[in-house]
Amino acid sequence: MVHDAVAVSAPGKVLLAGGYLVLDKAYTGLVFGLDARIHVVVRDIPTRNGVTLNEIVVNSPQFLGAVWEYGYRLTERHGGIKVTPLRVDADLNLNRNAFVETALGYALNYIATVSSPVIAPASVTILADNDYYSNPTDHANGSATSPRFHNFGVPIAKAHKTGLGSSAALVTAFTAALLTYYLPKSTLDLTTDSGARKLHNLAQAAHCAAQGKVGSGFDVASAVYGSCLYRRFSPSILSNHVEPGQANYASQLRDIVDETGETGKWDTEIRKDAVKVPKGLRLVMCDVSCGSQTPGMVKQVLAWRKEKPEEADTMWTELQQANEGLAAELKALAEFEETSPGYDGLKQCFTRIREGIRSMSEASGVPIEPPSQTELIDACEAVPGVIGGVVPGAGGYDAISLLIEDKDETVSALRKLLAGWKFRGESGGGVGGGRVSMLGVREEMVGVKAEDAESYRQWLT
Ligand SMILES: Nc1ncnc2c1ncn2[C@@H]1O[C@H](COP(=O)(O)OP(=O)(O)O)[C@@H](O)[C@H]1O
Ligand SMILES: C[C@@](O)(CCOP(=O)(O)OP(=O)(O)O)CC(=O)O
Repeated sequence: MVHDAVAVSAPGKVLLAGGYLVLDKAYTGLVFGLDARIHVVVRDIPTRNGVTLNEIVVNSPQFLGAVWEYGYRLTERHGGIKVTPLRVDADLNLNRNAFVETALGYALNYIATVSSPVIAPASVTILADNDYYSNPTDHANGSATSPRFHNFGVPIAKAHKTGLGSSAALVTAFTAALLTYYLPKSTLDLTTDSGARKLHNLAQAAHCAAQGKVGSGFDVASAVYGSCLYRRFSPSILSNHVEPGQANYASQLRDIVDETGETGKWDTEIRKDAVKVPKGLRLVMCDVSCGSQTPGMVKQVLAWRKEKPEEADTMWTELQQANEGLAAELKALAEFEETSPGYDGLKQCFTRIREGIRSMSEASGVPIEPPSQTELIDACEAVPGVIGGVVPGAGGYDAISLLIEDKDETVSALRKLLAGWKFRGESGGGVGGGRVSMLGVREEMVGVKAEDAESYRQWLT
């Protein structure tokens, strides 16, 4: 069967408030989608490749050697569809991409159980907006002069990520594109609540499997739904399911995704109406390119919480209130119809969150807002038009997020400050001094969306 080409994109993310807390269902995370998207185009496989039946070829043309070929076949004992990577390099090493491979396996299995097990070959192209990676030759990422999809000229593993959540956006857009390509709208329509929910469940399952752990899932949730107040699903929904290839894998996966099995309904909570950005304000992300984050931060914070439950719970309750306070203040200002009451309330929300984070840093001994980041955020907050800043997500030395007045003079003053900023890494943090750059991204309210496949024509190989 010949299908029409389809294209889907999904946004990146920033967990502005609720890092660590969001791992526990008792708390929530304030997550913003970002307008850096990952785009996935699926089309019939071009016959000139001489590819025979049952192959799906995936490529990511912005990176060197980023082509992955997969064979697939139906297995016995209702084990579902087995996906096998095919391409080997000159040294007979398989070139693997865990996120693509896992998402493909999960999507094909779901598709085969809700529709036909006969799956036509296809060609899949992944295109990432430039801000997902720092471009060493062009510090002004997102500037008007750079091509829409930059050729990074390095293998994907060597690209420097800016921490916008590439794997979650990729898995979500990739899964959505395959579902749209292979399933009729009557079986799954991503524009309906039930279609979006199924995509969410399937993408969460695939992303957790590829990561080898069940995280909070805020990144996949915002890739599907865009900015929202997020309460995680119970980890047990995904922690005990049958492995790919084992008996009844595919039907169990379908039950999990369709919420028809033993695990029943997912208890995720997505509140889109709780998140707004007042007119005249925007989010800004700054990438601190000074080395990697201290590994094991999540483990250490959770170990501290286990050891000192009372201290931790008091701090987390205070932080949760501060985080909810920020969401409520943003929403109130966004809905305020008369003259704006000003931003003092918002500023206080940021101060309260940062105090909470620094208390948690100190008590747990984990550099969530380390002194060098405190210095940087303080300097940014002193720039006229900057409302407040935080270390997003897990914190550490990677990035900061700011809420600012959406004015050219604020952006240029910030750029000026950052251009001259020499980031001071702490000894013991495993990082050296480095640069801070402002990314060209801002908040994005919309999650996954269908795109016009034609608009990517020049980027398809
Ligand atoms: N543009 C892309 N093309 C292909 N695979 C990608 C792309 N972006 C991300 N990935 C996949 O996601 C992985 C990065 O995931 P991860 O290390 O969890 O980073 P992040 O924090 O950005 O999600 C890559 O190794 C690759 O498997
Ligand atoms: C600690 C966390 O709550 C938040 C981590 O957020 P980041 O945005 O720092 O995450 P990565 O994209 O994986 O680097 C863990 C979680 O919620 O899974």
